[in-house]
Amino acid sequence: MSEDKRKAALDYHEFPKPGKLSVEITKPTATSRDLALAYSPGVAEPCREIDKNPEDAYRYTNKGNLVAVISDGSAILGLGNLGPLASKPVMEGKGVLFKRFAGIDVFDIEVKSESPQAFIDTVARIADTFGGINLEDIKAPECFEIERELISKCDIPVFHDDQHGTAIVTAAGMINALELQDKRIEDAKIVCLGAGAAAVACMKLLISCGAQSQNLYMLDRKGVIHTGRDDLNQYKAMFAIETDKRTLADACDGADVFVGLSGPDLLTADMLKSMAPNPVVFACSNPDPEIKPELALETRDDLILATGRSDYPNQVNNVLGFPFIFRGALDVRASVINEEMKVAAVHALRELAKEPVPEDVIQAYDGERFEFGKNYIIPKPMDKRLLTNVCAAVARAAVDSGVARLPYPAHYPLESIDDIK
Ligand SMILES: NC(=O)C1=CN([C@@H]2O[C@H](COP(=O)(O)OP(=O)(O)OC[C@H]3O[C@@H](n4cnc5c(N)ncnc54)[C@H](OP(=O)(O)O)[C@@H]3O)[C@@H](O)[C@H]2O)C=CC1
Ligand SMILES: CC(=O)C(=O)O
Ligand SMILES: [Mg+2]
Repeated sequence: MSEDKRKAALDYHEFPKPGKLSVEITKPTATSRDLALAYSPGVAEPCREIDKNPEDAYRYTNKGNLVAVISDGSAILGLGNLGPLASKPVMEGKGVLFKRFAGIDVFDIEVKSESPQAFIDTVARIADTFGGINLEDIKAPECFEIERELISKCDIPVFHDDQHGTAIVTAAGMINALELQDKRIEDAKIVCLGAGAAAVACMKLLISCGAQSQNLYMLDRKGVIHTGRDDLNQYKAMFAIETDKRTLADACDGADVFVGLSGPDLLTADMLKSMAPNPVVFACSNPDPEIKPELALETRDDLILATGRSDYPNQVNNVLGFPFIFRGALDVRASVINEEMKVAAVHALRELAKEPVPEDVIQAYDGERFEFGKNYIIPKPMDKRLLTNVCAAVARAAVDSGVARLPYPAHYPLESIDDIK
């Protein structure tokens, strides 16, 4: 990042007040009568009601619109394990996105934990406060056990964003990109650099969308994950294939697709050159992708390129998923976010990219026109129709699959966050 941009980013976080989120009051507090309702003695009444009927917490508190964004800081973006405190700007940032795009309030919680079990116990003990839990930036393989245990312990949605949010957006973008490149997902030779939280979930979802596991080369720091390796955890082992390929260069030779969920500057121009005609390259590591977009685009002109960043075309980033998935789940009080809801979100996202782009989105992007094609495979985060379409699809899937505790909302589809009840 240039020195100017670095300073701008630090100033943005520091001024006029440190941080990016604050708490607001939603009820009158001007008079002593107001205080007698808000606090003692009035506050005792909802306490008694909730004691008799725990569901009343949704009626008398902010639980139903409050999501915890929780991290242990063990895989902060692509920066690695910087610990919980250094993850706070990202967690506050997720809170900003939840609020800005889906009207959801967030407490960001950074947990110092000596083991996955300590983290699980901490989160399970505070879960009742919230309507949902968004786990963020927790490294593999611990993230898999943490999410599984918390889903089983909590009766609210628990969703590891780096796994499922990323997978949903990647699958939507990939289906559209392959269609534009005139390739079938069933035939595509896919290279996935990274074998962690995001990579494992993305590849599982691509397989359930039609990708063939024998066409999929997953790599970690030691190279291709193949059946001859004896150092694989159970999550990597699911992707082990019989092959002579060992390095990223070997895997890229003739590949149709590269998905990067690893770290910066790992895909070289020579590797990109060796890929099949009309390749799809999702270099999704944040903040620095697996290949610099400028280098990728000057290396070949027949590719579709996406990154996780806001400052290049085709932003394949979980921001297109988690705000709207949680909105839909909260509005029908879903107990979990299940596969049906995830698949519904994939199709809502992918279909929206094919619709004409409204003027307000064009204005938000400095007047740039977008049309379904190589530089517009997936909607823009500023598109209000994400709230309309993705929330509706997720809520409908929750109701139809039997995990909703409320009916499909009468006030849906949402046109804007002002419509949220
Ligand atoms: N665009 C988006 O929406 C998202 C992007 N991401 C990005 O994906 C990346 C991974 O995140 P996440 O899955 O949460 O983290 P994890 O820590 O769970 O996984 C990281 C994986 O990347 C691999 N890796 C790291 N460096 C290299 C390298 N030099 N060569 C090969 N493999 C490498 C690791 O290999 P090993 O197993 O050997 O340690 C590991 O498998 C980050 O850069 C993150 O920003 C994540 C979520 C969303
Ligand atoms: C986008 C995101 O969640 C990540 O890079 O970790
Ligand atoms: Mg993340």
